[in-house]
Formats: sequence, structure tokens, C-alpha cells
Amino acid sequence: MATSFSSLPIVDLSLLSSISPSTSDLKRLSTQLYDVFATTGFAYLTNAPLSFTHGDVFTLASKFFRMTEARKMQLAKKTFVKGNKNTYRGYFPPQSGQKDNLKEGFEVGPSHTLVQTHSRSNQKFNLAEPNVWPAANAFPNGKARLEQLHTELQSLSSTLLSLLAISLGKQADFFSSYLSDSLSTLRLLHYPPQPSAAESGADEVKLCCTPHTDSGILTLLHQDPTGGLEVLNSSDEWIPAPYVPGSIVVNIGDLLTRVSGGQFVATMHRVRTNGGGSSSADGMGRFSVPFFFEPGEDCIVRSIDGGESIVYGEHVRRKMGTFVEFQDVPEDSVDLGAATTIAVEA
Ligand SMILES: O=C(O)CCC(=O)C(=O)O
Ligand SMILES: [Fe+2]
Repeated sequence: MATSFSSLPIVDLSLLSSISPSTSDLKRLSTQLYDVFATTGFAYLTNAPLSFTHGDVFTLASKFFRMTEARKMQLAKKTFVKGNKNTYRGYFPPQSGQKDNLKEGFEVGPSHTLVQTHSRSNQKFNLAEPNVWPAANAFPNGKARLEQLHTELQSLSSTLLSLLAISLGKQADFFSSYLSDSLSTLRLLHYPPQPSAAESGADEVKLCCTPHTDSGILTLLHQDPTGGLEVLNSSDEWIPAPYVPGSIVVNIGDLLTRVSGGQFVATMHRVRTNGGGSSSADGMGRFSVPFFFEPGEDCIVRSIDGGESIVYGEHVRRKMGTFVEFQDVPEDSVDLGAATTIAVEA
């Protein structure tokens, strides 16, 4: 049950780096995760088994977003550049009509080829399509590093899923069907600087990411030190989730609530704008890098209590209807710059 928390718990994952953790230690960690997901639905993970430092992750994000608009638009989803082939992976630009949701992003799926059927590839969004990449000279080593980050976060998610299965009284491999042809998405996000409510003289809270729950199973979020992430507790209070050095924020999505028979909470969250970029070191605004662990398109997801099952691909397509970055954009509402006339070099 969601609770009226006032801060987020910290879960130390150093155990996962030991060569042979004891069963009792793993059980203790799984119980700790159960308690987090049954109450706050959000926590900070420290000492996660990743080879990337925060500096590594945000250097990649900053390098990507510092590319010229024309280069980024070469990677834009078809929604934004009709001549592009990619419908689901790739870049989405800031949309000027979205004052409370002003962000640009770049989305990367698994690096291996996903199973693709004709009927699926005929749909408006092809969830199994390959990634798109900038030219190697525009984003040196970026493709290999982001693929590596995706692989490591997928592996951490799989370990966390095993621990959650144990915590729900199941075998550690209970969720293994979620791993085949998994569609997990690594998303680089950039929130350009905007005047805060105080700076613009407005009373209301200014947001750069509107309140939402995540749609999938599990989210692992790297956030930079700028701050602004807030999490809703059961008393309808927005609790700040500031940057904790070296930590990754974890939260669960709607599907895991369903799978856990309502034992786990998918907590509402939002990002408050923090002013004209003064709080970030380089004045570029805020960067964050969520990783959404997702099952395969055909994966049947059902509650541990039984009951109605859903097919993951259908669930995600329904939820996409509510996300701004998947809405159709009239050609003239985005400045395409030179993007339409430059051939993709990737
Ligand atoms: O940028 C953040 O800190 C949160 C982003 C987020 O919640 C999302 O992309 O689902
Ligand atoms: Fe989210």
C-alpha cells in the first residue's frame, strides 16, 4: 500500500558485486526491495553493479544533445520528419506547444535484432525496429557506449526481477519469460533551461515533465545534480527526490503493479523546472537517463493471482497514445531546419 512517506529509502546493492552472495543475504535484499515497492514505489539504489560512473553517463547525454539540431533531426522519429523510417526509436525534439513538458530525447532499444513479423511492421509504431545512430564522427564511440549501458542496465533489471520474484514467494526465474525479445528502452533526456515559477513571477509550479506513472515493469533512472524530480505520496504531497551522489533511482511501472496483484505501487512522479539553468554546471538545463525495462512484444503478462492477462505490445501501444512524443505533429510545428535535405550518415 502506498504510504505517506517524506523521503525515499536507500537500498545498497553492493551484495550484487560479491562473487557468491549467500542465500540469506539475497533473501534479505529481496525483502528490502519488497518493502520499498509496497510502500514508496521509489528508492535510491547505491553501489549498483555498473561499469559506468554518473560522469560517464552524463558525458554521453551531453555529447548527444550538443550535436546540431540538423544532425539530431536526421534521427527524428517519423512523427517529426515524415521522410524518416524510424517510428519508435530515435530522437524527439522539444515541442513548442508543450510548456509543461519541454524536453528532447533520444531512445535506444536492444542492439541485437528483435523478432519482426510482417503484421507488426505494418503498424504505425514498429516496436521491434532497429536503432538509429548519428554518424560516428558526430558522436565518437557513442553507439558502442550506449549499447553497453543498455546491456548493463538490462542485466541489473533482470537481477532485480529475480529478487522481486523471490520476494513475491516465487522461484527466482519466475519472470524469465519477460527477458526474451525484451524491448527495453534507454532514453537520454534533456530539459532545456526555462524560467522557474519564481523567475517568471507566476504562482503555480512550473513543470518540465508532467505527472505520470511509468507504463512498464521497472525503471532505472540516472539523474544529474540539477534536481526537480518529485514523487507523490499517499497524502497527495509532492516529495522531492533530489540527486543522491552515485545513486540510481528505481521505480516500478503500471505493469508490475498488475503482476504483483496490487502489492507493488507504481508511484506518480513529475519534474519541476529549476530555473534558467543556473543550477546546472554548464547552463544547459537538466539531463536524465531513464532505462525502462520492458518485456517482449508478444510476452503475456498476468498477475501472480491469475486473472486477465495482457499482451505487452498491446499494452504499450495503448499507453503511447498518452505520451506527447508519440503524438502526430503537423509538419510546420517543428522547425526541421536542414534535416530533411541531409542524408543520414549513420
Ligand atoms: O527526468 C526524470 O527525472 C524523470 C523522467 C521520467 O519520469 C520518465 O521519462 O518517465
Ligand atoms: Fe517516469
